[in-house]
Amino acid sequence: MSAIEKIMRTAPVIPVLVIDDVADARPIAQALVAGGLKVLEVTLRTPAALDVIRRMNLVPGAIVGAGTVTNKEELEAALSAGAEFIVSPGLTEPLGRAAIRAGVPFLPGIANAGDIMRGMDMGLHHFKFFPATAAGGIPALKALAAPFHQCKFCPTGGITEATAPDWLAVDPVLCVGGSWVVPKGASPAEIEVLARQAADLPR
Ligand SMILES: O=C(O)C(=O)C[C@H](O)[C@H](O)COP(=O)(O)O
Repeated sequence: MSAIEKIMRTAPVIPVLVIDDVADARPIAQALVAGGLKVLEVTLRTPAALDVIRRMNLVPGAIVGAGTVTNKEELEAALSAGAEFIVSPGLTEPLGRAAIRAGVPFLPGIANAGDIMRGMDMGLHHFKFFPATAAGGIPALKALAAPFHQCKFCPTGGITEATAPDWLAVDPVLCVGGSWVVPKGASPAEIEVLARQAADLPR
């Protein structure tokens, strides 16, 4: 099993984190890991993100990656901060080649057949389907996955606790990504409850 597939199979949900204050990093990571979600995607959407990755890496059991990585420079910054995997909303040749060269588990976004074919040309078979709901939802993913039976997916974008089970029931879906597990302003205790519910979703 490839390293990225192992990460995707760790739990049914990868929490997508947008964290403004580095002081929140450790309590949020501890709550998620305690609830059963070890794989954490820290989006590079806030100035604090690289420090958040460093801080979360100190939490035992956490497998911390970077999301919203859109180019080589961000890839290098994320790796220097200790990111163990890289998620991107899309796929470009320069980013794909750099991630493969770095040997880091890589989950690039795809939304159509051309994206998947470009990824397969690079030897990639694991993709984030983004933006999952807006790009056509489950019917679109099923139609896309059919000719690419060797590919596995992590749909992300617009997925909720209520819709996650339907996505997880789709054969090539190994996990889903979502921000619902960490609502803005939620306490660690609330996050732990949401994480446990997400970790218990059937696949
Ligand atoms: O930041 C990125 O790199 C993204 O690709 C976007 C995120 O994956 C989605 O914003 C999460 O989707 P929601 O669960 O609908 O909030």
